[in-house]
Amino acid sequence: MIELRELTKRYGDRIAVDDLSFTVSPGRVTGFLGPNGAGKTTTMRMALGLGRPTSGTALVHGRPYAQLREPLRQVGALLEGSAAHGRRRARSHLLWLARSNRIPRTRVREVLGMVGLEDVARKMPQGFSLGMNQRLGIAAALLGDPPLLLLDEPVNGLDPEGILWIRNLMKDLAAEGRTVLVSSHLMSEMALTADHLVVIGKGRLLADTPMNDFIAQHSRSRVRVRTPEPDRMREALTRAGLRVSTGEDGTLEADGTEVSFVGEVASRAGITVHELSRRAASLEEAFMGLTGEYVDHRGTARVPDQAEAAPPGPDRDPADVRTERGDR
Ligand SMILES: Nc1ncnc2c1ncn2[C@@H]1O[C@H](COP(=O)(O)OP(=O)(O)OP(=O)(O)O)[C@@H](O)[C@H]1O
Repeated sequence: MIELRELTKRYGDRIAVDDLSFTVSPGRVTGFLGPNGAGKTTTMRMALGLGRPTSGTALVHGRPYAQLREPLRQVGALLEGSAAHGRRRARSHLLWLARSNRIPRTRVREVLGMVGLEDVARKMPQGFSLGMNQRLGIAAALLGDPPLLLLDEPVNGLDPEGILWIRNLMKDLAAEGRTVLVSSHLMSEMALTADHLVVIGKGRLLADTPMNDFIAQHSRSRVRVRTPEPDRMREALTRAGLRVSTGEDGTLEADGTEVSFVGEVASRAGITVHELSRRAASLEEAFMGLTGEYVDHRGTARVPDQAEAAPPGPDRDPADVRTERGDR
């Protein structure tokens, strides 16, 4: 278990982590999300005793990381950019780690097999691809068979097979009753892997909730309509107060409503409907809806789903959304 209590980290006058409190529980995969610069890595580093909090505490298994005996047996960690280890061969690197934590040598062969690096065990990580380095980092994290895993962007650099492998690995580890905290920017992947989410923005806690609740709370349901009379349908839906957009295939999408309501509007207007279906909200939409205002660096290219997902706020008129999407 990880417990963060009122954790704060300042760099000069910049607050990287701001009064953050949450608990990561065993038996499930907890996704740790936030826009770039939100403070995820800083938080994970403090949990691992790699950075001193300005105030507050970070406890693993009830105590500060620095007080853990043979920490690799208690916590396995993969931090961004920390997987590669310069001049030692992959196997020697793991043997060295194992020795310092009284882990039997046989475990090194085991974890190299688990991550699929047996063939290159005697090679220098310098020549490894990004994905191989990630696998080596994951091997190191698994070395002590720890009950707690903390993985910062573990799918970074992995190919589709590798992504599937790490997804199943994390799920299996959680199913064994371990605590798994994982950060990722790949929302579709996170949606398939995490049971629970902790979301931060500008160092502050924004959500600490089961995955399904998060998507339901922070996104709006949409209804897709296929009709031979799209202009009349659009007009009827707009008159009913709905925001309507047109998909690339010419279907209409009504925002923030239910199938039954759209069906009634069509029926009252006497419009033929060929398809009426609910479009499930995605984690990505929910994430952008919640964290939009916490983004530090934003590009200027149009992001259609974000425009659709952002709820009309006080400074955001539905008309703006239509204009951005090019529908008038
Ligand atoms: N050593 C440091 N010195 C000064 N500022 C830092 C330092 N480390 C992090 N920061 C700042 O703290 C904030 C949080 O950074 P952090 O790397 O923890 O965010 P993150 O959520 O992991 O971001 P990303 O998703 O981009 O990896 C950022 O504004 C970053 O610039």
